[in-house]
Amino acid sequence: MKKGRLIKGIGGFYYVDVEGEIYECKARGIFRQKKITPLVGDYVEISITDEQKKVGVVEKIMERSTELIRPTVSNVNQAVIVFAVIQPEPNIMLLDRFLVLAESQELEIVICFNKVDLATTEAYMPIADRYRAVGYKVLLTSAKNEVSITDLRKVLLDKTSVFAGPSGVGKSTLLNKIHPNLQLKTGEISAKTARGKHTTRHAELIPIEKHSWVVDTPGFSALNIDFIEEEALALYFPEFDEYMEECKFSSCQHVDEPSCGIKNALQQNKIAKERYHSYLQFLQEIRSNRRF
Ligand SMILES: Nc1nc2c(ncn2[C@@H]2O[C@H](COP(=O)(O)OP(=O)(O)OP(=O)(O)O)[C@@H](O)[C@H]2O)c(=O)[nH]1
Ligand SMILES: [Zn+2]
Repeated sequence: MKKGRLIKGIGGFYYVDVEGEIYECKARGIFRQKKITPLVGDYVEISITDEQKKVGVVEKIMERSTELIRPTVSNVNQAVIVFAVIQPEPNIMLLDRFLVLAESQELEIVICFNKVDLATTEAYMPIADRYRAVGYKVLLTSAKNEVSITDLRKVLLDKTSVFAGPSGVGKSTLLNKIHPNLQLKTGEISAKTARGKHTTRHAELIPIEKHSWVVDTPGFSALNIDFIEEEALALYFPEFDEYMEECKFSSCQHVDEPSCGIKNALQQNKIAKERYHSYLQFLQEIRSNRRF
């Protein structure tokens, strides 16, 4: 038996990375009987049927720590959320939406503001600082001029990361810089559309280094947050944490309740008004989708 990581699945075959060697595996019939489907990202045990041909059988699937949907990948533990400082102009509420999604999946989070070659420091520092103040790790990169690519590579070490962010911000370009063998298609919007909207491509894990992988397709393409409970939303704004204890009511949702720690902190500029604004917007969305 060997331990490995399932990095790709095609037509009933599973490709398992065992310390850098890839084995083509079938899954034991028992999985099908039990209606268990091996997922890309699974840590597995395989038995080798032919060492020379690198062929084996998936015998055991280890318990999954997380399971992302769209793309369906297990055991992802980090989200790298990419926005451009300009072109396209960062949509702050959309960034907060990505953050809430990543927080709700209990992922570690890195924010990457890309295309710094196109703007002045004065233009993007305030936003970077705002998210650093929340406590997030923020990288300022230029995929084009190779700025802070080493830092990006460093945060990927010993993690399984999914890149997320809107179209055109440079996710593929960054991944190609990190791992030149990747050759992900960049900026070919017309070609992508030609492939058809409904073509589902299965995600793959790309080994970056030993014990470091990235998912080859961006995560969180569905930006719906209405599965989140109203009461849980504030927990996904990490900077709210210390002030929530000061709310008079334990059920406080920080909207118009009296003696609210969050609103006090907001008045004292300890919480950014843009972040609170996103919170209110998301809360409203969740409430309006609430089913009785
Ligand atoms: N100036 C500049 N252009 C960049 C940078 N990174 C990417 N680009 C360009 O921005 C465009 C979009 O880059 P992509 O890597 O395709 O963006 P993406 O986020 O993968 O986009 P989708 O695949 O649509 O999600 C391309 O024309 C890139 O060459 C950068 O750091 N600076
Ligand atoms: Zn409150």
